[in-house]
Amino acid sequence: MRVVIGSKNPAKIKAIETIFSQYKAEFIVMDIPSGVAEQPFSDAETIKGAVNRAADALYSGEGQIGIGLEGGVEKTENGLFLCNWGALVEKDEPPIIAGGARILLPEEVADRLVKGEELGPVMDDYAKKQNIRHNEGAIGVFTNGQINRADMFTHVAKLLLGQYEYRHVKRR
Ligand SMILES: O=P(O)(O)OP(=O)(O)OP(=O)(O)OC[C@H]1O[C@@H](n2cnc3c(O)ncnc32)[C@H](O)[C@@H]1O
Ligand SMILES: [Mg+2]
Repeated sequence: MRVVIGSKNPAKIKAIETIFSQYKAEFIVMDIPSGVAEQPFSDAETIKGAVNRAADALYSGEGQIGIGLEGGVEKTENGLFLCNWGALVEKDEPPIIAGGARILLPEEVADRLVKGEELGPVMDDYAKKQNIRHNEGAIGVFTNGQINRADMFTHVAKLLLGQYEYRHVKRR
């Protein structure tokens, strides 16, 4: 099984490799653009980014499976939630989609995003650290490390693989 991952972010790669290594999988890692804003601002836009990346990864990497993982935020009446979405695309099938855990962002961080900044650099500045998006992620910072970005994407990867299995088992 040739699995093409549409990102070079280590937190994303780790999650996919951990879960998909249950199969004899060959992993190809490619930096694929999401085709949406650098900072997606709704679930719909974030899903679109994940699906775009998965479809482009499948095509560009000539795999059996293309995977896209995308982070964004969703405005609600309770404030701005961190959201993450994953997509798995295979040839001639509709995309499989799964969402990750979500938490509310502190107002101080949310305000900066609303003003047009990106979460990655805002988090580094806020937490006085470097490259949080490649490591624990915002979710790791705000959950005191209980769930880091790779953990969160590992759950998304399981949701994707499980639905893929269900699709193929069901048709036997
Ligand atoms: O290389 P890619 O795959 O693009 O990885 P990325 O870290 O940029 O991640 P996304 O494009 O999926 O995320 C969209 C934006 O939100 C930021 N972001 C998302 N989740 C984050 C997190 O948990 N911690 C820090 N920044 C995050 C990210 O830096 C981007 O500005
Ligand atoms: Mg990005």
